[in-house]
Amino acid sequence: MKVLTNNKEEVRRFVMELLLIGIRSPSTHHVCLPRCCFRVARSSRRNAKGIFNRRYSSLPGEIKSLRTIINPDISKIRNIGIMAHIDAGKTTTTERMLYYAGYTRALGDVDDGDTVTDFMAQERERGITIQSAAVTFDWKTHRVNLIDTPGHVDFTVEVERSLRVLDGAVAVFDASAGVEAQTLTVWRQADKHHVPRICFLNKMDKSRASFSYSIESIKQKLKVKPLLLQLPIGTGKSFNGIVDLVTNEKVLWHPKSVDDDDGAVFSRDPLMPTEDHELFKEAKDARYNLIEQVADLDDEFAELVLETLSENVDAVPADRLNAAIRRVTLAQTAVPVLCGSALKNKGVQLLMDAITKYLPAPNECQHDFIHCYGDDLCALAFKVVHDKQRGPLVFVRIYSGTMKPQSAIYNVNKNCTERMSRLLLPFAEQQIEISALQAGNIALAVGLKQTATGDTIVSSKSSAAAAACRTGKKSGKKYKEQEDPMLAAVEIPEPVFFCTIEPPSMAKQPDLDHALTCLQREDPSLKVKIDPDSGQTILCGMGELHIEIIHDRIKREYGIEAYLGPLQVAYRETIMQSASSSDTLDRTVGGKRNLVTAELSVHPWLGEGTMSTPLIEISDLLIEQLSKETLHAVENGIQNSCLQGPLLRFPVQDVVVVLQCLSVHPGTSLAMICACVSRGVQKALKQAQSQVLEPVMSLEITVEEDYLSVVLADLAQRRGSIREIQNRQDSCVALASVPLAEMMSYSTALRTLTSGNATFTLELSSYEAMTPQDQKVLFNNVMGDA
Ligand SMILES: Nc1nc2c(ncn2[C@@H]2O[C@H](COP(=O)(O)OP(=O)(O)OP(=O)(O)O)[C@@H](O)[C@H]2O)c(=O)[nH]1
Repeated sequence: MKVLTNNKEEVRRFVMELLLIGIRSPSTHHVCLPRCCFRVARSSRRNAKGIFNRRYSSLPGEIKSLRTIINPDISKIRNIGIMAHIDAGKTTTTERMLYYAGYTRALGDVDDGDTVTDFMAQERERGITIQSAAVTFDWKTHRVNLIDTPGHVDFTVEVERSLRVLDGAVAVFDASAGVEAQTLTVWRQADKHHVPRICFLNKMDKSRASFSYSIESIKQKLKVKPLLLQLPIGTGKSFNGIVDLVTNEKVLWHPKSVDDDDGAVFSRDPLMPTEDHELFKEAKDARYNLIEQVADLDDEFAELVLETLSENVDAVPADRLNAAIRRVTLAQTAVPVLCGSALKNKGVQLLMDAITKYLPAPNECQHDFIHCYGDDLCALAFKVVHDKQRGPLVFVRIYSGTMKPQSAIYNVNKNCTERMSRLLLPFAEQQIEISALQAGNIALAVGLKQTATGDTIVSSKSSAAAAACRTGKKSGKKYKEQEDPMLAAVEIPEPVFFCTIEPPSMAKQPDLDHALTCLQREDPSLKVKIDPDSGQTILCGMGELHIEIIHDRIKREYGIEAYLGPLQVAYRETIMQSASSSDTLDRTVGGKRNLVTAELSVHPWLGEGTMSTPLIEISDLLIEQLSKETLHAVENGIQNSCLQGPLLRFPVQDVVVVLQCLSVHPGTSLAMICACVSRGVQKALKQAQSQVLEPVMSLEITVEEDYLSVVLADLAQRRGSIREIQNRQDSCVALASVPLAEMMSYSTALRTLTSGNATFTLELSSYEAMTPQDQKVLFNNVMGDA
């Protein structure tokens, strides 16, 4: 982008035009407040204030966002995510960051439904994050690309795919609760992607907030070494500042007036022993501990302390300590911990400083395959959203090279070339058009019709081939065996719920199919299948809320009043013993004889973990005798036969299929081979003592002590087993395992039982064998419905 004027008015007009190109027209559909999800109070706290009345400083009157369109030096970029348990305060913290960075002129409030990042109508109404939103802002010479991720367990795939493209993350905690269930899940996801983290203990203003309790729970539950960089000043309502242990300064927030306390004004003064002796002593000890801890983890810093400063540890310069904390954070041997209150506007500026100081720049992270592309373009599509006017918008993380609009790109996964019309910089629901963007950035590509979440985008097919060659050379493989030069995509967990979905009339079926295709491209955790017997469309999702939101989106965004059948649990089947079978298919079609005989056996999988698709074993001798196409048809036949088990037609898991013999008459079609093998496997499965497996959930309920016994009694009725009961500040936390089938509409039940004094999270733990009695009940139910 070129800005060829110094005239401020012209620049303003120009920015206005750019923003107008990018502004997505908000949905104008009006709907009743939907059923509540797991939280009770939030939506009722919503006030009548309009949700589209936010003021963006990038609109006329400000030129701040112009800075965001200039390509910064890669060392100044921070691609970070903000992640936590539901309700910890991620969106509120993000709002404050945008405000202090000068990108919004009013402080958005989740409870008023007017935050920048929660821009979907459902997010604003329910006060929860559903989609991760990317925002870009500059902070003290750094460019921050920040992704606000959802906390609700039904949307963990959103977190997963965001983490895939991030270089660092901020984990936000509710300081009155410490580490909660979903924090553990997202923490493990971040571990998997080796993402360096900073912890932010939010909600320090709450009366139950406890700095020490939260630190202890980070140590115990996350099994990491917290580096305390700050101490809170005051507790609960009187929390008004922080001791910065790195600089040894007292940071205090001063309200401008009683009505205007945006937290923008704060003082920083050296901590003096004369002012507050207790605090001074506490901070001195804490700083000493910090220095000792960092020295233990970083040799360079240890040398400095031992050789030059051992006599006077207090004199350790802040910049040297900061540099060592950065190294430790990047090495992931410890995690810096900061605190504050996003809602009360305290501590967020220091968190922003910490993001730029301690989290890595893109060029400090190791990403697979990047070296093979050199200076050529290599990017990963990590999210797709459908815009009515502009079609699919693809969020990409650029790993190498430069991305330009009006250019062709090659999609390695789809093996196709596509044309990108425009390139945008995302700012929540707004975007700014840009002429080029370099490695390290996150951008939004317009015009890509084939690209889906998880696809690798490069400049051309020849560039991908050259990268494949380099990958092959590096790993010493022969050309034919080279790995695809693709970035690892996101792992999608299997859905646990399903239901039928029907259009209001047959004429609307194509529209519904289109809506489902678009939604699936956006959300890979949504699966759509056709029931082979009834021909009905089946929607499979990660939870009740997930399916409810999809249903709602079909109505609002695509204008289709689709009907959902009752929500059903996605059971599985497995086998308890081995069995063999032989099948012959002899059919003449169009004068051509198709004759095939398959001999095979099925066995229970006894290895570790779950095998959701069958493990196929074929002897080397047989592989040599069969053509590649025949082997492919065999594989398809085996996979197809395991899609519906012999008991209740649920998918079969943990099965090994051994093909012993396959004789094929010349001229037999591949479809006949596939059908014969499939029939053979089904025959064998029928004899192998099948068993239904049901999803068992890990349940965490936080409840006031007075209601604990009633909650536990109810869980017993639901076939639940209590694993542990913990005390957390003034409440209890019950950890239990409960079959998913017993948890339908649990939020309503729990609300009634506890008068709204409990919250819970639910996560898939495992698939477990049902008892014969439970299996019989299920059998009767399913057969009764059929
Ligand atoms: N007392 C207090 N409340 C806060 C603070 N930060 C956020 N909240 C409140 O906590 C609730 C949840 O805040 P959000 O910012 O939506 O939390 P979130 O983590 O983004 O929530 P999800 O995205 O839905 O998981 C809202 O009612 C906020 O007003 C804080 O510092 N102190």
